[in-house]
Amino acid sequence: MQHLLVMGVCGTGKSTVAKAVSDSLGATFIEADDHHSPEAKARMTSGLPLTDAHRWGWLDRIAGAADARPGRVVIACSALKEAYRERLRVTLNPMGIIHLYGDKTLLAARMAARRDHFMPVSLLESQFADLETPTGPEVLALDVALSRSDVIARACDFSRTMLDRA
Ligand SMILES: Nc1ncnc2c1ncn2[C@@H]1O[C@H](COP(=O)(O)OP(=O)(O)O)[C@@H](O)[C@H]1O
Ligand SMILES: O=C(O)[C@H](O)[C@@H](O)[C@H](O)[C@H](O)COP(=O)(O)O
Repeated sequence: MQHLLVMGVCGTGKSTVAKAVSDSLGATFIEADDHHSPEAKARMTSGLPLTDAHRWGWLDRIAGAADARPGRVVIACSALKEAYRERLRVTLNPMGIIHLYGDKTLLAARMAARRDHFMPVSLLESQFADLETPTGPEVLALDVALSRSDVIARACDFSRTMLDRA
């Protein structure tokens, strides 16, 4: 397996964890936020959630970017619905999944403390509404109430196991 997705609603630590895992494993890090159109970012900044129609092209750009890189790739992407993960799997198959989850109040506090980010805390509600929890042997669910170092250590252990698989 060469591809790992770190997913979850906003503020769960996807970027933080995916970057740390990719550094630790010598993998390429892909940040889904870098693949949004300026219009999509402006929409979110104004407090409006994305719809499926906004997300298909975005997911295809992310999958294309990951597929273009040789070797191991770790992707930080919300990928909230099963259909979005299926869309990534059209290109990236097999794909391990780390699902970061947490309490809404905790995540709101972490988002509020984040500086210079386009995603407003108000979009947390629609993120939770869209979330479809992933299941299956390729999924690790991690509660982000754990310390940053614990979350990263568990994510790294799982990633090593998954990426060592054929
Ligand atoms: N386990 C953790 N404990 C405490 N703070 C964390 C943890 N993981 C991430 N953070 C912080 O929470 C905020 C949100 O993390 P971020 O990686 O931007 O999330 P996402 O990419 O899912 O929106 C950041 O300020 C980050 O430094
Ligand atoms: O860092 C964050 O706050 C999130 O990653 C955030 O940027 C968002 O989740 C998506 O990029 C938007 O797309 P979705 O509405 O599909 O989550």
